[in-house]
Amino acid sequence: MSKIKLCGLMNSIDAYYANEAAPDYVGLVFDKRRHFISDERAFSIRQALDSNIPAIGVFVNEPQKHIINLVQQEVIQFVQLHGCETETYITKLKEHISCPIIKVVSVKTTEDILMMEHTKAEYIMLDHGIGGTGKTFNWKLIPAIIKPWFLAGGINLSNIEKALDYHPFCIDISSGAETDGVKNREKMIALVNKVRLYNQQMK
Ligand SMILES: O=C(O)c1ccccc1NCC(=O)[C@H](O)[C@H](O)COP(=O)(O)O
Repeated sequence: MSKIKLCGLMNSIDAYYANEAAPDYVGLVFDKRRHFISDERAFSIRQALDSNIPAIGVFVNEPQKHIINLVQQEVIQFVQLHGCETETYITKLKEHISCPIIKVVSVKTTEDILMMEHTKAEYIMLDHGIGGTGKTFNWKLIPAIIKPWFLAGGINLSNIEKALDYHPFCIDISSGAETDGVKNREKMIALVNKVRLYNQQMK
């Protein structure tokens, strides 16, 4: 039974679409790239979001004070580390926050994934490149993984069933839920429905 995260919400309208689609998680990106949002914007998205949908804060080599502050203000309920954060960084962060941490692996080889299995983070995420690229990595590289794992990178309405066949803990989608770089209500709803239907058929 896989879950679904819709990442890169940028405004309250995206939050209302998410409330309708009802994914298991949404993602808010605090790295200054395409989906960057300010803390103030994140706060207003959190307020617009259904309280049952946890928000995952996405960070790239971020000073820990910023992450801790967002967790303490209850803007985010999970932390996703999408940069070169070390185990020392994760250990230190865990001294200050108790919410779950996802460490991302940019997959080029099976060894990349196996090495990350021993992380102190609660989850790992397998992704293509720097994140938010809309491109897939070679899923045939995925080994048997003990830690719960997210599958990300280039998943969309046409390949989501194939992605689900790998039985990740959670599917993560950003670009595939957009049209012309903007979140698309119909795609968001259709993606969540596909995951729910797949899960039903697996029972
Ligand atoms: O989406 C971004 O702008 C982003 C920027 C910097 C680091 C990570 C980023 N996204 C992280 C995600 O969790 C995306 O959902 C994931 O990479 C999949 O993206 P996509 O291939 O576009 O579905």
